[in-house]
Amino acid sequence: MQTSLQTHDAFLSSFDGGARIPGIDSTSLDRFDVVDPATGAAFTQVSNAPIELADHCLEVAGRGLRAWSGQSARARSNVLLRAAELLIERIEVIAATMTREMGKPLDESRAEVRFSADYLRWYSEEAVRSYGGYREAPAGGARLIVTRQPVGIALLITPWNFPLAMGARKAAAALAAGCSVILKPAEATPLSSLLLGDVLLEAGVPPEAFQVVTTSDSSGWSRTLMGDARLKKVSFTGSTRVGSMLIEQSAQHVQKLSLELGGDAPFLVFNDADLDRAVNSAVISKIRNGGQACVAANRFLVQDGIAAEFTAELSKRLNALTVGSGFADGVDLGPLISGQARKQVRGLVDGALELGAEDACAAPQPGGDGFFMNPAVLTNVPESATIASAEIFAPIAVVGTFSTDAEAVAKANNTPFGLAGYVFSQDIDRAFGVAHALDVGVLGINKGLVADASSPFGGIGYSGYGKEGGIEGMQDFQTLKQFNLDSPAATLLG
Ligand SMILES: O=CCCCC(=O)O
Repeated sequence: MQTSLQTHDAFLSSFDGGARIPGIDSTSLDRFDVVDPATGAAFTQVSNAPIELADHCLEVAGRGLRAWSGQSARARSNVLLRAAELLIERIEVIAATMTREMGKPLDESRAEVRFSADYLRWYSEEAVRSYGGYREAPAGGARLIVTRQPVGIALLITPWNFPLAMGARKAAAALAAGCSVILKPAEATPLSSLLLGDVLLEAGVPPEAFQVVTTSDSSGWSRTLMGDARLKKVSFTGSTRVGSMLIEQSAQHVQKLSLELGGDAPFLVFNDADLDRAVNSAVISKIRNGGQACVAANRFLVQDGIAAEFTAELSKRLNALTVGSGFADGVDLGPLISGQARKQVRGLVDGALELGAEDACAAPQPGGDGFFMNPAVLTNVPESATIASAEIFAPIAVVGTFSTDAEAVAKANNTPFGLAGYVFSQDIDRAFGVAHALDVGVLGINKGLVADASSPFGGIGYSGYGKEGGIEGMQDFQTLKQFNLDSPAATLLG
């Protein structure tokens, strides 16, 4: 642990932490603290870009758009592929940075670097397949050509929970489409985005086409940029509350939005499920990223015949996890992102316990300055408890039961959110039938991980709209243009 931390300290001493805005000397800007959630103490500072720079950023991004979209698709593809390679070459430094600013165990950070590189590689492959189409008017008299064009300057607003991957997957799609980008990372985790920016620029993205704005005034920056008609697209991952605000703000200049918002994922386990597989996947889905993921299982719903066994196994597995600094060997679970987050989750758990819920883990909560939290498995949670309808974002499992398939589906769909859902059954007809009936955008069938660079990821309802990943993710950064060519009736074909 000491070695990784010391190496990271040495790296930080030469890292400038400056916003990446061409034409601006970042050393002249004020700075804000970045806090290590494992210690609760600030460990470095980054530029606090003032919103007065918004006009400059848009002017720069306009030039970037012309420079980048003017390159051939093959040239853009090569740059993205090189960026994927560079991410992997720098995996240790980037992973350590992510662990430092966000808290997740080093192995999870490494996995996130690989996951991010997957998106860059995937979109390097898609950049050259931006196909349009050709049609002939059914009534005759017209030949129609449809092409795709970059939507324009795109603002990417990314969350703290996946500090690298959310920026990488948005940026890869936007850049493949030919857009220029202003990336605004979360205040808590700006460093991974700065490293992503360095990788993209070194790979060959023109600096004007990829700016990174680090700021402690997120809402001020998004309001100001969105108040300008030069901005054409916003891609946001974060809360439904902020997503709703962005929808309102986008109305003024009719900006295109992709919103990846909150989740309330049901995790359904049927009597005929493979118990080991269901429990393993439950641990992955709940514990990955410390439970701080929009796709994390938020409500375990287990059929009566298997519920006691599932709960006992899940509690045993969660109690055996090691909680500690993400840099320490053998750690499964790092700290939560902040003291405020931990206080809020503790309030949810205590509220449920006061209303009669039981904690099958019953682990004492850790002390110390870091924002650590032991897992809990809550059963008998009454509907009136706030945790029953909250997005928990912590290693806290809430387990309820159902009797029939219809009841499982009704309970699972009893939420305005619709991002991820999970179904565990060895009966393929049942698993697929139930999965079809769930009102969600992404499904795990007998597995607890759902995102893949090749496929569209995104939700419905309060979980937002727009897709990331797959060809659809790139199309979200494009507009369609139709060319209507006059085609007189007489033809040369006789
Ligand atoms: O918090 C939500 C981001 C999505 C993480 C994933 O791709 O699994």
